[in-house]
Amino acid sequence: MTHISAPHRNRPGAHGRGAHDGAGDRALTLQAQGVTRSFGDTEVLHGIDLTLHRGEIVALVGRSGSGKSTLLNCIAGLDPGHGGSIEVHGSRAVAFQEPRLLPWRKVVANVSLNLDGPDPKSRARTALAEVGLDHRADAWPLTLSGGEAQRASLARALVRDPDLLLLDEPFGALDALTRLSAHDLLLRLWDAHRFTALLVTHDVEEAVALADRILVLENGSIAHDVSVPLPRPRSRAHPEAVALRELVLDHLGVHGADVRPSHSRTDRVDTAGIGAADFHATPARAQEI
Ligand SMILES: Nc1ncnc2c1ncn2[C@@H]1O[C@H](COP(=O)(O)OP(=O)(O)OP(=O)(O)O)[C@@H](O)[C@H]1O
Repeated sequence: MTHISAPHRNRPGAHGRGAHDGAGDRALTLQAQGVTRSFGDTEVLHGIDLTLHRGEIVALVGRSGSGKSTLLNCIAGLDPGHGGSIEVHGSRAVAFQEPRLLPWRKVVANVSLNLDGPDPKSRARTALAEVGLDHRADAWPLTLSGGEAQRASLARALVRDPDLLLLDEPFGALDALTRLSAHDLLLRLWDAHRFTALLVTHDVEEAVALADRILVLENGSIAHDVSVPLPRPRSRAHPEAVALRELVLDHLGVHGADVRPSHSRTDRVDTAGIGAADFHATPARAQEI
């Protein structure tokens, strides 16, 4: 595995929960060790080790069939058939590409479904307000637009105040403009709640725009761990963002890179030392895999 390191920013969490890994004072949200998963005779995950620190946003990319959803389901506790150990410090919630709202319940009832604690409906309304959907609380799910339904799904995850938010291509079905607004929304919510997020995505640009780290899954193993040490808000056109995108695309085996440092290539992108003049940019390359 290639690990590309960068200084970690220490984010105080919104909550006082969590274990510590002894490396500085960074609380852990997830420790997974030697995670395996087989379907029949086929091993899909080959002993994954993964540590997520509190408040990190980590993107998981990989070619179709590399095992991203399988790993996310194992971490979500939705697939008990895995080997190895998965320790989550705190609570977790999941949002999928399909919002999975029950059509026979109003939006607010979907968000408050199976919610423990006092006054679930009013907490659900607060969560809907956070995603800008309070005015649709009493609507039926089938009357929502795709973007609204996805925001309702985010509200349903958020209302549980998760320490770990697991997102399986949550923006994959949205049009480009709605997807950009959804990115902004996710970052606003993260800023307010400081949950840890693991985001499965096919969109490398999305990964660079949102994540602190990008993990590249290759045939059931984490082959690369790329730090994204760019301050937020991020410009997608910034040369450093472009360089990281290209690096990840290369790791994914998407050939024909047309944007790369003019100096010899290494696995490290030293974003502090790279300027626009170091790149020959042609913005013609597909960002999705
Ligand atoms: N329940 C299952 N039974 C049998 N095989 C499965 C099952 N779930 C997943 N697989 C197989 O495991 C492999 C990994 O699937 P997974 O859905 O995790 O990949 P992925 O990286 O998320 O793919 P995609 O990007 O296309 O969504 C695939 O070959 C898939 O066919």
